Amino acid sequence: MSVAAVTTPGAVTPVVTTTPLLEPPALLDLLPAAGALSWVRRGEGLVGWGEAARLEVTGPRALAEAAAWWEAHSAGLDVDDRAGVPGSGPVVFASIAFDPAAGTSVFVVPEVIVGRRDGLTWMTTTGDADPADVLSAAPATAPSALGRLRYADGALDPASWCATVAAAVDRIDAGELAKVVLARDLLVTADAPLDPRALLARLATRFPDCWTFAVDGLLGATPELLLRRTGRQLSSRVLAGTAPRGAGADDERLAAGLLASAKDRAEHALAVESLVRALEPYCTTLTAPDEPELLTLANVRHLATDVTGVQRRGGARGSAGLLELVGAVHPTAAVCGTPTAAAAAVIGELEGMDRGRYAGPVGWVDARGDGEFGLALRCAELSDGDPASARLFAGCGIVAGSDPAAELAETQAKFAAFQAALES
Ligand SMILES: C=C(O[C@@H]1C=C(C(=O)O)C=C[C@H]1O)C(=O)O
Repeated sequence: MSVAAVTTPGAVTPVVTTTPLLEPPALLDLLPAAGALSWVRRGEGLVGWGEAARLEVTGPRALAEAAAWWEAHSAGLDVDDRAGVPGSGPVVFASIAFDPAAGTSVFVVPEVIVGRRDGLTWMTTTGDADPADVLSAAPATAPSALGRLRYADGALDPASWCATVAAAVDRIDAGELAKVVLARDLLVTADAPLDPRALLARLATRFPDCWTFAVDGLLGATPELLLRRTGRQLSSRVLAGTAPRGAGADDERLAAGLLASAKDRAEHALAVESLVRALEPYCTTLTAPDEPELLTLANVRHLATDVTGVQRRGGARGSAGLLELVGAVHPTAAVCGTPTAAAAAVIGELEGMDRGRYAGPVGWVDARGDGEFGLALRCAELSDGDPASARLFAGCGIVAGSDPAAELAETQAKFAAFQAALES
């Protein structure tokens, strides 16, 4: 049984207007402190604020219900879209639970969106707001300083988490499964409010190859693109297999070691295979290169494979929208494991925490069904209380031969992405 909670503050204004902007502002600089929505990479993407509509949904049919809600909502709008590109016109930002059947997925339709794509910048407003007035009003205040931080263990302390990794390796050796992704959380309290704008700006600067995202208090910079849909074109960037960064020649050695590592290549292949297997029925063509590439980030390096495909025409699979496609591919073995059901069961049994929206799909979809979803990684869930706090997440793929101490170090390197934004 699924539960859908819809809140629409006031009456939905049926007029949505997209206007090109001739003097393009920096997207992240526009965001207000409260309710920031973001999906930005290298200065392009979308930011939004305000809430024209919102859906929170849980249950086995959560994504189907959300897709139906978005279709009905966007069909009821009177749209004047003078940009006509993916991301213009009505857009909903989404942050989907790792397990949408059990966790809450959040969908937010902003009152104002500013987007940029291939050098074209636009603003989409709900109601009769004048873009010039909206721009001159934003932002109301500069990002505030983040203050002093205190860290505490999340669900498991490092030693207990290493013991769960060892237990998972035993299950893999016993033939129960081939791979499982185990995550841990880290708690932070701060003596001043955690201003999402300061965090997003630092993440975007330090991780230019990642998508800097924010939806309903979940913020991060993810390197992993679960699925992009532009017309019938589909693309994905699958990551799995990670090495730390080193200094000087050591960095080169670590990079070469990652490319040559049979363990990491096998772990990576499972993630690519899981995406391809789930997407294939929807596609006329689907291409994945034989060899992974290296993706180098400030804190870690990954094996990466860019998969591209063309969605078939006609039939139920031809008419599947992006949310349905996301539901079909998630969770890949990049964040769950192989086989999926066995890995999900081991995660539930061993991880000892609720992932919430961590490692779930995060992104946006427009009224044409174009959009982009990443995986919510290298992220934290912010809480406004007094003191302000955040819960950081990081996980690693565990396969035969995984060493608990090395996996713990990998989670620390992954936490460091968000920690650098908190501490710099
Ligand atoms: C699970 C995370 O990352 C995933 C796991 C990876 C791995 O195990 O090598 C690499 C990239 C992501 O697919 C995370 O960052 O929390």
